Amino acid sequence: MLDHCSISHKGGIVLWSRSFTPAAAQATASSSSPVNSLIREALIEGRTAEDKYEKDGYAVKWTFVNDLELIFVVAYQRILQLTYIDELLATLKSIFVKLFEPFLATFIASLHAASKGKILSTVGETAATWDFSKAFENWDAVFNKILHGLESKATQDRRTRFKPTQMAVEPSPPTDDMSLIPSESVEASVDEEQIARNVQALKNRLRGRGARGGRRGSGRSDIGSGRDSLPGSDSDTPAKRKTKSKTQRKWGNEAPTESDMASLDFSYEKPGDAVNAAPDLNSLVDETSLGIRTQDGMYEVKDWEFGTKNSVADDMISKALNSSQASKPAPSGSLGALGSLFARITGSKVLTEEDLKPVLEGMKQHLMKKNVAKEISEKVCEGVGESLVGKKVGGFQTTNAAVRAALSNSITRILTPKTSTDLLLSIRTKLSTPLPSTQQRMPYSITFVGVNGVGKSTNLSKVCFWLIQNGLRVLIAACDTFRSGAVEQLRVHVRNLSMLGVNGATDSKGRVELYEKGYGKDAAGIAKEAIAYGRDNDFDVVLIDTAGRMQDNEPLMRALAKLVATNNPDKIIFVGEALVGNEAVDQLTKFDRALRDFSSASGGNGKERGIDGMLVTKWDTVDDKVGAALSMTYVTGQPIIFVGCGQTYTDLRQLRVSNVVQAILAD
Ligand SMILES: Nc1nc2c(ncn2[C@@H]2O[C@H](COP(=O)(O)OP(=O)(O)OP(=O)(O)O)[C@@H](O)[C@H]2O)c(=O)[nH]1
Repeated sequence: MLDHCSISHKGGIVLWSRSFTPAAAQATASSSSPVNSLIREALIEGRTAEDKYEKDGYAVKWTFVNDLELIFVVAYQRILQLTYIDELLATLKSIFVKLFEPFLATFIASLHAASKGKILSTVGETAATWDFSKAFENWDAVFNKILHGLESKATQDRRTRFKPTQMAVEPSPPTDDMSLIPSESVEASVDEEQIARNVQALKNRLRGRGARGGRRGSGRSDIGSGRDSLPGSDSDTPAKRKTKSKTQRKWGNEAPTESDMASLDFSYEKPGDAVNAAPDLNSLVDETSLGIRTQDGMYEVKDWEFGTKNSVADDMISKALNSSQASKPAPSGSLGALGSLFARITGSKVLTEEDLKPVLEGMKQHLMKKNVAKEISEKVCEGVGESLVGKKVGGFQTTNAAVRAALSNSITRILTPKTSTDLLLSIRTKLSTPLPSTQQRMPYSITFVGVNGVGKSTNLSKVCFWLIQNGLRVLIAACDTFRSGAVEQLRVHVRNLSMLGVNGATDSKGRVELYEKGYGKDAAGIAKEAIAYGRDNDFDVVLIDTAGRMQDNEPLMRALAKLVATNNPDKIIFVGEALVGNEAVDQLTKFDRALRDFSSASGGNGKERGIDGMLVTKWDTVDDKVGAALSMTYVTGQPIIFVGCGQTYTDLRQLRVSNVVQAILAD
């Protein structure tokens, strides 16, 4: 039995939904529901290459209608082997689109018109003015009929499977049985002739689909014809209707004016058309963090900017940053060599998989050249392809812009943080939360993990500098009890940091301290003692340095998970190099998996803990080959909190998504 079904706009607006069990209704309402997780993890992050998603005992499947920007989703218990799900999605898609196409087209056009001004709230307000329950009031009955038809067909199939002699002579009824469409319940508003045409077309399509295989395509092109097929609201008999000209239902309060129509016409490309431009998501990044010091005297981490020079006068860094490639922005409206690949598709047509194949292959190679892991390049390109198949394009310019915009959108979605990257806010919130008088305030703790030599200690020190500049007292816990010199390295950093002063003043004494217990001891125990010391001595933050380890070294991964389970740090930051290519996927997947598996088994509160965010180091050495950022965020779904771009304490930056997208797209 199905648990949930919904039809949404890709932007997240739910047009229609139905939950079949109280548990599913409750789960769907919560942000952790499988459907919500699907939309967040699969769609917003651009993981559209897969068509199934499993979470918390649920399986979720979906299908798109690209040109109407719709997504049909069904959720059911994973344990149930529901054989009719693909057919259900295909049938729902075909019939829903056919019945409501004019309404949907007007609705999508109004969203586009609202989003042209790039005012996101306007889009929300626009959506709120539409009464979906009224518009789709007949859909419930149609849906029931379709679902019940397929469920009974599946039951019958199951029965016939156990009757081998009958199977040969009694083929199960086709899913496009006429009875899928209700007669009486929608009679009042659905044109029977049109339904008959739809059903016939659907029959043809489903037969054809069986022969062709595959599930891609708009699912609309071969069904019936004409936009005037929207069911009218009168209940006339077919005979009466012949004498009466059919009037189109109007979905707005007023007739659209000429200028309304012009603004809704997306059939050709206009200068500055937002549809063709990469979305301006700059507003999602903290605009105030561009300078070193804010008005209230606080120190802020600057954003990394593509093609700009760092503060480090390092030969290698200067060379990298001054190279013509790094300072050359991507030519607007084109992608250079990548653009020439797009030029292979020309003419006005509906894009097919075959059209896109060579372009996507070129795109994959381009991403790999930018250091995106092979596996991720493939998945991103598959997702881009999925989003374009079935879209209409009107000529070279439009196709080029459509492919570029789709790739840009996909990368932007993946990179855009889904959780807050405002570490200071998170720390201050914890520190200012009132506690019962019997409870002592715990410091905010951050654990830095990663493979050997990636820059954990160096960048932990940069974070420490930033925290003390923001007026916080920081204790560094030397929990790398393995590599010789690791404790001494931190000792030097702490000495330097305590001499640097706070906001230009020299009263920094006591703002930073090292908690060390030498080598060979249990790192989890030292971290525990350090946090207790921090609590007793009024430290605001404890930064826990850990020994580098290879992701395949199970004993060391277990030891790290034990440290995490014992101390339950507020943040676990994975430190990884920007230089890493395909290795990024392996490192992150295994660190995250090992932490989750072993930490829940290692005691503590028994809760699974994975990586909360990333710090990407040696950013200054990769020029514009910043693809590791994309691989890392794709694998974990977690944000890049900082990038390290040099070897001094101020060489810490925040990631500005638009800059990274620009660098990845640049030729
Ligand atoms: N260019 C550049 N070098 C960096 C950056 N971050 C760290 N490094 C250098 O990378 C090297 C290794 O840094 P560490 O901090 O010792 O690395 P680690 O991960 O703590 O090493 P282990 O404890 O052995 O795992 C040092 O030479 C750092 O100066 C960065 O952002 N840019």
